[in-house]
Amino acid sequence: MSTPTVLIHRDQELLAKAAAARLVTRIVDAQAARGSASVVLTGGGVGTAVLAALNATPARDAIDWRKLDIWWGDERFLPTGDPERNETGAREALLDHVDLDPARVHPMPATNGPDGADPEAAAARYAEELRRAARPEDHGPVPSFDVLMLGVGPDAHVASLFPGMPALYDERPVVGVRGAPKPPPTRISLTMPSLRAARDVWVLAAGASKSKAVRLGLSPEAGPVQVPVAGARGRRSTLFLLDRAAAAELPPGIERIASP
Ligand SMILES: O=C1O[C@H](COP(=O)(O)O)[C@@H](O)[C@H](O)[C@H]1O
Repeated sequence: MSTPTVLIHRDQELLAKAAAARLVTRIVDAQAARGSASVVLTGGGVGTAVLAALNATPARDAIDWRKLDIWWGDERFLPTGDPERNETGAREALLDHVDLDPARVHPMPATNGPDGADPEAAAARYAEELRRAARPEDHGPVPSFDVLMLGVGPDAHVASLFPGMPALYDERPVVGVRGAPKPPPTRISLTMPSLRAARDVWVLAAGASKSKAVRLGLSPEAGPVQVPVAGARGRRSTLFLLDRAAAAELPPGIERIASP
């Protein structure tokens, strides 16, 4: 697993623009190398701001949107179109504005889907969709995503993996989550092994409320059950993309690259 690199930008707006530019490059490079690319989206403030920044940049036209697979790291288990769903935010910010192949957009099931309000069945359905997309060279039940983006909560959760919850011990690729401490209580989430299948993991955090979670997530002694963000590592690289406020309490000895 990779050692995190920390990049610090002045504020959330600049962080979102820089992450969007980085995403264009990463997707274009993957498409040049393999013909297609795959990205895992996150919900939350910064994750959605990155998608909006990507939509606003002329560089978005460098991406072959028809050759891009879009997955989600987690979802709030609500009806399609609910404003609280991560999918809804992503569609409004970006997906509705680019020429994607609908067959390559893979939202997690909603409560009005084929499994109704059963999050375990919906999670199993998503796991099967991932399994079908995985190729032999991925050596596992999910694809080796090119970029997997994660927001982080003040409690250090990533995706819908909350500290101490059973999902953090689960080795299935996708799980239903009940009783989440952040609303809504019922969610679907990739598990830690699936997050760690990604080539590149990007942890996105802005604001002072995230500084403690960021510090813990970069502390070598933190474990992923109590500090889920500490387990979020990519096979090839891990980036912590932060604004100054979120980077205010970095542990000693962490190297950082700061933009003006
Ligand atoms: O509920 C969720 O929260 C986290 C973090 O969101 P933020 O607004 O505090 O940045 C997000 O990463 C996750 O996808 C989402 O379901």
